[in-house]
Amino acid sequence: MSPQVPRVLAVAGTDPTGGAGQHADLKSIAAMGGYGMSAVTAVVVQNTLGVRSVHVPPVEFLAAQLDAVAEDVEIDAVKIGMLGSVPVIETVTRWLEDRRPPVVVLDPVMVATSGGRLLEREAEDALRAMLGHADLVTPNLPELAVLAQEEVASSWAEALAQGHRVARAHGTLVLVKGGHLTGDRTPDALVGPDAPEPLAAFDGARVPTENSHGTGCSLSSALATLQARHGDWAHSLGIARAWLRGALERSGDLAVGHGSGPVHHFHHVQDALESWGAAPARFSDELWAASAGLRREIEELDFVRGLGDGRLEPERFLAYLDQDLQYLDGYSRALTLLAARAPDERQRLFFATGAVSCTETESELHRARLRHAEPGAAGAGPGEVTRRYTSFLLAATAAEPYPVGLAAVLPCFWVYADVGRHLGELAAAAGAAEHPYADWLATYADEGFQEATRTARELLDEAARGAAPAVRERMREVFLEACALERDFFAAPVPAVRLAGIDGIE
Ligand SMILES: Nc1ncnc2c1ncn2[C@@H]1O[C@H](COP(=O)(O)OP(=O)(O)O)[C@@H](O)[C@H]1O
Ligand SMILES: Cc1ncc(COP(=O)(O)OP(=O)(O)O)c(N)n1
Repeated sequence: MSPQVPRVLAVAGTDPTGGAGQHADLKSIAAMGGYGMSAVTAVVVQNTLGVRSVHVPPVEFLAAQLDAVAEDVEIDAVKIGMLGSVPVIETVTRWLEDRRPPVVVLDPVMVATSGGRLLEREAEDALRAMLGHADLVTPNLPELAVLAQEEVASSWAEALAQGHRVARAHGTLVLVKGGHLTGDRTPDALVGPDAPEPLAAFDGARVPTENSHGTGCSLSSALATLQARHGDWAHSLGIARAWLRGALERSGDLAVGHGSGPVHHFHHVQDALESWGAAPARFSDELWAASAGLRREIEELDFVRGLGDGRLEPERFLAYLDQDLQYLDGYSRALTLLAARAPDERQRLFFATGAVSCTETESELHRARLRHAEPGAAGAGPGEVTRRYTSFLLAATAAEPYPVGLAAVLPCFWVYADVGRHLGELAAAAGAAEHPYADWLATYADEGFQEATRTARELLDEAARGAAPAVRERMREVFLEACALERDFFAAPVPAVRLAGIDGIE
């Protein structure tokens, strides 16, 4: 019978910053509903920036750890990660021969993505010889090439064929992973020894993040846990991928390290914690969570991707700026209306200052790019979405209760700050030095803008605390409508503008 809470042993190296190795394994096992245990193969001095040094304790000590666990606990699955050297590989192999648990997943760790070697080169033969002891091997593409003793696959089709050769040579299942492919997809497939066609294949859009430290460790230990529970590799992989995607998407919630940060293993527990009162629920957090789908749609727009990686055509960028300049004119009026209706001096000053900054600082930035004095000077008046968005803002700030007006203007701060953070990541990945929009993107990362966003959120939470339920409901509707308008604004077709003479356009 499948255990309710699988007991899973991670045999792996350490990462004192907790993102990879057995620390990632233990978190992933727990996140998948298992009970995690660990035996240390190597003590690694590393952080999110790279590996500094490796200490391998005497192998007798490792054997004693493995025996201590096996003599006391029924092990449902083992995940094997960093082994490092031939004596360690031999020790773990002997243990598997004596006490093999029902599920064995081997992640053939060789080199950290940050560059440090985690397997001695002379241990590669021994690692290959061990593959037959595993039910599933989970190499990344460079590791797969070493196992196959071939060049690194440069396409997904080549990777699948290589995975099949390794599976056939060692009589094991291979998980071929697309994380190291270039491109915006991350396919994964299970390939067996019997046929070249994958037994199961998954595909998905690459999550645009630098925080991928420990993804391989996390996926393999999640798979070991799920397989012990379900006994079906394809089903287990489907669950593990969905969870890992969330962990990559929410990695930005963690503020760990200055390099490639860890994934958020317990992103799915955050909501439960809040419902137990572990964190005071903020109304703005509720609104933010409700807008997740719209924000994802924004991140996937061609315009946003092109702006981030710098491939957006200058004509489209300038036409967008021209519309944004006209939008800022309306937005500034909406902030002025809110300032006039604000219940106290602090709020009045905040919105009045925001209105001035919109008209002076931000609009000026746009004008400098457009080299035009007036909104609409590029030849097109406000487009359909610009008109709809500004009318919506003016109606909400002039005619609805003050907290509702606040909810209408907040997405322009918050969604912009968030898209700006996302664009900054895309720009960094694309090489910010030659990025044509780097200076413009930097304005969104500006600490003054982030600070204004935090204040606007606080004011909204304050207003929500004193608001009647019907007003809070209206705040929610209006916030989501404004987020949808943000999306439509980024997605709006380029109006037929007269761009000749604008900076950068012949
Ligand atoms: N940016 C990303 N977006 C979505 N999935 C990713 C991303 N990076 C890695 N993955 C997934 O994480 C898992 C581990 O990937 P990979 O990077 O190939 O392994 P490793 O961490 O061992 O180098 C795979 O399922 C891969 O598809
Ligand atoms: C101790 C230890 N084991 C494995 C790794 C490599 O982790 P992995 O999940 O393959 O991902 P990257 O961090 O290399 O992207 C490690 N760093 N430390």
